[in-house]
Amino acid sequence: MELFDFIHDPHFNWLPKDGTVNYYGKILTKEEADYFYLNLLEKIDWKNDEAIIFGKKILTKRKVAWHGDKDFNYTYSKSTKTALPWSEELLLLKNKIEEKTGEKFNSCLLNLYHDGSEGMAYHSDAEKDLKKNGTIASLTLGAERKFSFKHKTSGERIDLFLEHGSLLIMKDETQTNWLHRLPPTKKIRTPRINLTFRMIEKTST
Ligand SMILES: O=C(O)CCC(=O)C(=O)O
Ligand SMILES: [Fe+2]
Repeated sequence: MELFDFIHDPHFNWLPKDGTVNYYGKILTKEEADYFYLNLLEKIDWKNDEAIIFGKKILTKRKVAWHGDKDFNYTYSKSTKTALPWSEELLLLKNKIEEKTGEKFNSCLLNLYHDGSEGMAYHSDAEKDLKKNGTIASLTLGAERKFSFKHKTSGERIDLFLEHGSLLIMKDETQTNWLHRLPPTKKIRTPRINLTFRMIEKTST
């Protein structure tokens, strides 16, 4: 094994404790990643995200979409969304990721960050509709951005860079014990699309 091979070793756990984060590196060729990036940029019905902060409804600059097996209602940032059906491209990506990871997913939250000024603040994905300690698979398309984890009690930080066409997995106790964020950066002037494949357990419908 070369010195830095662990960076793309999907068995290497990036977290020192209390959870598991595996980085698979690029799971798509440059051509495939470019194709999916352009397809999703154009075809997804991107909408500004609604969040309720201090009781006020706000719209984020970042855009989102939510797709899934059936018209799930999913409450996220205190606002409820209904999943749209899978597109052909989303299903291809879901199948590829399920094959790679041996996990099953029934929904996907998509985020579009137009440039480095847009990011996502520290949070964990542990809403009540999500399977407890279920695996979340995160696919990056477009600009390479830093992604950070922070331990909820010790404050330890882990940073990694998510490449175009790459896959990151968060599993086990990660959402219980760690926060994650996508920090804004002045260095990036091009869009990034992120897909997080998830397992929803309860539906409010
Ligand atoms: O854009 C990312 O890499 C992460 C997005 C995220 O954390 C989320 O959608 O919950
Ligand atoms: Fe998240």
